[in-house]
Amino acid sequence: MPQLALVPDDVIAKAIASRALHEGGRLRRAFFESQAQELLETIRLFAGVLRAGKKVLLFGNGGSAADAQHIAAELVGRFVKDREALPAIALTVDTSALTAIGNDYGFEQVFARQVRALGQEGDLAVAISTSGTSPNVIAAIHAAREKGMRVMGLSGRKGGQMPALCDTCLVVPSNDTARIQELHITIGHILCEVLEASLEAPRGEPKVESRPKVSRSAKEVDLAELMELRRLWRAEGHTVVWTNGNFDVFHIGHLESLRAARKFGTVLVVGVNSDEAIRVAKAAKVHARPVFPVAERVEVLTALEVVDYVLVFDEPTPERILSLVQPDVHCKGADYAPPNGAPIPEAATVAAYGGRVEFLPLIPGRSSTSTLARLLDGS
Ligand SMILES: O=C(CO)[C@@H](O)[C@H](O)[C@H](O)[C@H](O)COP(=O)(O)O
Ligand SMILES: [Zn+2]
Repeated sequence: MPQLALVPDDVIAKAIASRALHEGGRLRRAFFESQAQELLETIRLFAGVLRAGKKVLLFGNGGSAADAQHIAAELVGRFVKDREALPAIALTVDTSALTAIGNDYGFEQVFARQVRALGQEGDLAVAISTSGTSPNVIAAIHAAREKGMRVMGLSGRKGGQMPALCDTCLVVPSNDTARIQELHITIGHILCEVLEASLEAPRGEPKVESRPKVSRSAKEVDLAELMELRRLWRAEGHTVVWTNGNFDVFHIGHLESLRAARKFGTVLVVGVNSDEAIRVAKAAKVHARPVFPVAERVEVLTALEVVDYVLVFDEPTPERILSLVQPDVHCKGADYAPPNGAPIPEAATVAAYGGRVEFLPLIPGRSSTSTLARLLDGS
């Protein structure tokens, strides 16, 4: 190949790679933000069927056929952990059945016929189609319904016919088949991981609870959800970092302190004081606080890549939450460091469960109080 051609090829390659990776990241965030509730419902359905001893039949075309096989393999074999083998069959692998059914009944019947042969009441059909309109996938969903099976859909674009036909249907909001597929297999991996975690759990039900979070960010959790996540993080060997504050009138000092906190571990949980807690704590201050209500402060925090989870809390100090959640590292702003190296009030709580306290550097002149003062005196 002539040397000159390398330059434009490289430019094009970089542009394609950059678009694919950035769009993939954006889509993942958009999906998680918009469909966290549906994802939890899907997880519950998937884990519930397998924990009830029923089986899973998976099907789709092209890349989705590969996804069906991939997910089935994780279940029959294992995803990460050693556990019992789970019953899952990809309906895309038997070339004799596929060619015979296709030849004798038409391609539209390749999955439906197998569903009628193998599916039983209470089993789960996992239908995968990026368009949501492939006739053989739709026919198999109808066949699954006739057999009394549950149906879970993985789709894209606007979902096609699938949302109306499935018990739960996750729709990746994109028109790009490749990006949709990339998210589908991520969802498959999430299902397998949660399932393995729930199989280990002593309780009889899958561990992810469903609660309405319609307008909440998927990163915002309540205390029960946070403790559930903590259990998973512990099993996975994560180092959990906690920091808390008002995060009112957000500024670069806040961002830098969150970045510094995140470096102490692999998961950053940010505690945010409720409006009422701030009102009580700041009652003696000159400026009415908080300036921004908690919903807006949470929205700013959850939009930051560096923040993994946000918990709003009412209590004047985070001690009870620290003792329950037991983060490995509790971070405080350096302005809270007592003189002469004396311990901070929460130090004993953190030490009691084996955690440690770290102080976060401050940026001189960057605080909400000084910012408000400058605004008011016009300096
Ligand atoms: O993998 C890809 C494209 O990335 C293709 O093989 C793609 O899966 C095929 O065109 C499928 O036939 C598309 O079907 P569907 O996702 O709309 O049901
Ligand atoms: Zn593909």
